[in-house]
Amino acid sequence: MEGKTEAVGGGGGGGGGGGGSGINGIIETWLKKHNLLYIGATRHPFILSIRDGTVDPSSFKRWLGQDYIFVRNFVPFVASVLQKASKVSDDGGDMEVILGGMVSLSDELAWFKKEASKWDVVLTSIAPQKANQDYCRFLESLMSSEVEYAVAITAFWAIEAVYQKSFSLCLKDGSNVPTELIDTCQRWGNEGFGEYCRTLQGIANRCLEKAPDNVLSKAETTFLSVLEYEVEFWNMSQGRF
Ligand SMILES: Cc1ncc(CO)c(N)n1
Repeated sequence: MEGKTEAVGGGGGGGGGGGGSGINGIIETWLKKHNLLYIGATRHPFILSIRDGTVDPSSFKRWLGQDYIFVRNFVPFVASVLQKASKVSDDGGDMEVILGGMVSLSDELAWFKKEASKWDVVLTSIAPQKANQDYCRFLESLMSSEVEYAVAITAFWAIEAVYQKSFSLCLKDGSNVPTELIDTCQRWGNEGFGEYCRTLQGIANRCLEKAPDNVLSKAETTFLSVLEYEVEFWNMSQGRF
């Protein structure tokens, strides 16, 4: 086991809650090391088109319907992370944070239903597309009891962080988001969600610091997989396969 990993230069954002190691955690070193892929997932052309107001409405509707299906599959994954947290003896309030995340997901599912009716998207008649199926299968593989808590919480953080980073970009000065999409951007781009993601990052960092090397490399691979699945998900939303 190694001690703290020293990042070169300032990391991207603080560790937040969970007693993480601040800006020089393991996750910050990964964000630097894999910056191109991270940028690919968080500044995807689909997101840029929302930010610039050039998004194709049929792409947005496709994203909406597919993401509803994704979130329905995401809930049992988060439940499995909660279960893993409950077995860690020294969890510093992790369960409460994850449970809070599940509460927001319940609200999110209700939001999808409301938003879908606004866009005349019929959620019950949507089949998951391949990129979505692949991503959901990946989530299912992470639900196995064989998967360590450090790996699962890293995936959980990464999945939430990609949306936070992506949609908060749309709320920055100079963006030109269409009025009817501002609510979507605020759902994941708001400061409260940003704080929640920093807390998850702190929890993940704390777990990774204690993890043996083999678990650390599994978590890094899992983080990269999340970024790749997110890119594919945006591609699918744009109708590019
Ligand atoms: C594909 C995808 N990734 C991340 C999130 C964040 O919850 C989401 N709703 N959908």
